[in-house]
Amino acid sequence: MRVDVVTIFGEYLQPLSLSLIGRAREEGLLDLRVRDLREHTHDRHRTVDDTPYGGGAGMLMRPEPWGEALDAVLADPPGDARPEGPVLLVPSPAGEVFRQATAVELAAEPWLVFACGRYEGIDARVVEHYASRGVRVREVSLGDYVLNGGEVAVLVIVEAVARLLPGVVGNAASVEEESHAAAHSGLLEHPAYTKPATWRGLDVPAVLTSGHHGLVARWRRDEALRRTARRRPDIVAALDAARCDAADLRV
Ligand SMILES: NCc1ccc(-c2ccccc2)nc1
Repeated sequence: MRVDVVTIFGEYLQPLSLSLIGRAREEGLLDLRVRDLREHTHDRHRTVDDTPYGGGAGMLMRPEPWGEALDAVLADPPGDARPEGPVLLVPSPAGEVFRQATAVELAAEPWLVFACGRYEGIDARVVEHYASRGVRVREVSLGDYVLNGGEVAVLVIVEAVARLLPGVVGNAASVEEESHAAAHSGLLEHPAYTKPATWRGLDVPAVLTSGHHGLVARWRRDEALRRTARRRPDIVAALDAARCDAADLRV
C-alpha cells in the first residue's frame, strides 16, 4: 500500500517509523511518503493560512498551496493505483465517523492520500475541486472532539489500516479476535488473563484453567456479550436492529 500524507508538521508522523508499522515500511508492505505543504507556497513567509470570509475566529488554510500539493501527489501514482485513483482522506471534526469497518474498507485500497488540516481547517473548495474531478474524497472524524490538526488522526487511521495488511501483524488470528472485529459480530472483547494464576489476591477465572475449551469459548462469549451490553448499548441496539444472534442479549 502506498500512503501519501501532506502536512505542515511532518514530524508529527515520526511514530509511523516505529514498531510494526515501521517494520512494514522497511519490508515494503507500506510505502509511506510525507510531503511538506509549505513547499507549495511561493511567498517570502511561506504562508499557508488566511482569514475566513464572512468573519469568525481563527484562520483557514488557503486553497492554492493545497491544489499545487495534491496535484503533485496525484501526478505521481503507484504502479498498482486503481483507474479511479486514490481515496483522498481529510481528517475533520465534521467528517463521517471512522470505524473498524472503515479501516477494513480502506485496507483494500492500493493508495491512500491524507490532507492534514491545521488552524480551523482547509478552504472548502479544495474538497469540492477534487471531488468534482472524480477523486474519491472522504472527510473522516475519529469522534466528537476537536484536535489542533489532522496529523494525530492520520496516525490513528494509518495504524488501524496498515495493521490489517497481510504480513504486518504476525498473528493474524489476534487481529480477527479483537474488539469490533467482524468475526465477533462487532462485540467488545472479553477480559483476558495471563500468569500468575493469583495476583494481589485476585484469581484468574477458574474456567480458563479448566482445560475445557468448550466452556472457555462459552465463558468468553458470555463475557463479551455482558461487557458490550454494559458499556456499549449502541452496539447492542445495532445488533438487535440487524437481528443478529444478539437476541439472547435481551435481558
Ligand atoms: N475527530 C477528530 C479530529 C480530526 C481532525 C481535526 C482537525 C482539527 C483542526 C484542523 C483540522 C482537523 N479535529 C478532530
